[in-house]
Amino acid sequence: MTDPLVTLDNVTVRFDDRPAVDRVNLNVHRGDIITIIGPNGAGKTTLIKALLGLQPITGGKVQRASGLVIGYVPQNLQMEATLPLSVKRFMALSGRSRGECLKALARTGIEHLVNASVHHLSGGEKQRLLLARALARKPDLLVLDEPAQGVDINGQAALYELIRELRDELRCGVIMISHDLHLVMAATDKVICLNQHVCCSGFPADISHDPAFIETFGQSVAESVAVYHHHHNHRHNLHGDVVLGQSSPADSHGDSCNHVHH
Ligand SMILES: Nc1ncnc2c1ncn2[C@@H]1O[C@H](COP(=O)(O)OP(=O)(O)OP(=O)(O)O)[C@@H](O)[C@H]1O
Repeated sequence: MTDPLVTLDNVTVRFDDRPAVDRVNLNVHRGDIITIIGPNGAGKTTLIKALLGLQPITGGKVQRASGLVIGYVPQNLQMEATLPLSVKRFMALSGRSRGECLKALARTGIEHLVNASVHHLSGGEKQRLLLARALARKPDLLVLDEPAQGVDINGQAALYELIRELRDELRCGVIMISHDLHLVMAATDKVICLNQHVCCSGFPADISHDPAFIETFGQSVAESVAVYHHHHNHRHNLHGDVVLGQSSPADSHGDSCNHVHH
């Protein structure tokens, strides 16, 4: 296996002597899609920020591969509401060429909004804009903090599918935070359940049976996500519609079923 893009070794972050992140070990390799789940306040964003170098750590070590290019999609787009800003201008602020910016907007399905004001975008369009800005950097590692926030349920499935496709196209690693447990279980390679420390981690098909997962999320949640494992026999387009196509090897956990997303 190649060297990891990022290694967290026993990473701890304390606020006022209270650990928000407690001795976490983690490797992200090219090709990985790793999702961090956990209750509110579990330290997920703090961990991601520590990985990015935006949050000083109080213990352990973060190692990033030399020359690593990271594309970061933050939780939401925060900007001064009174400042006029078009999508085109927002993308130009990334420092990439106009062609690269337009290509990234096209890849996330919002090139038609190039002249729109960022203040008028819907929740889902904002998430796609943030993803386009991250993509324009041609990252080795994509880091996403709740990428499907404000996106409707069909749009969520499409967004996760898009992330998988981008992983394949860019041959990058992906690490993200998500609260959408059903989608995480269906669309992720590895899940890490965080509650300050790593409660449990592994393949989606296995993790829902882990006593630590059941303790964190409750029996009924564990049962509802456990029945969701399946082989994909189809893909989704950007609008969330089902299109027939080849399944990906990473979808091959758990029981097989032909299903329709609701
Ligand atoms: N800069 C800070 N100073 C003090 N406490 C902080 C700071 N940032 C985060 N915290 C605390 O650390 C804990 C973890 O916060 P964090 O945002 O990482 O959780 P999270 O798992 O991402 O939560 P959510 O799912 O609600 O987004 C919380 O108790 C939060 O109040």
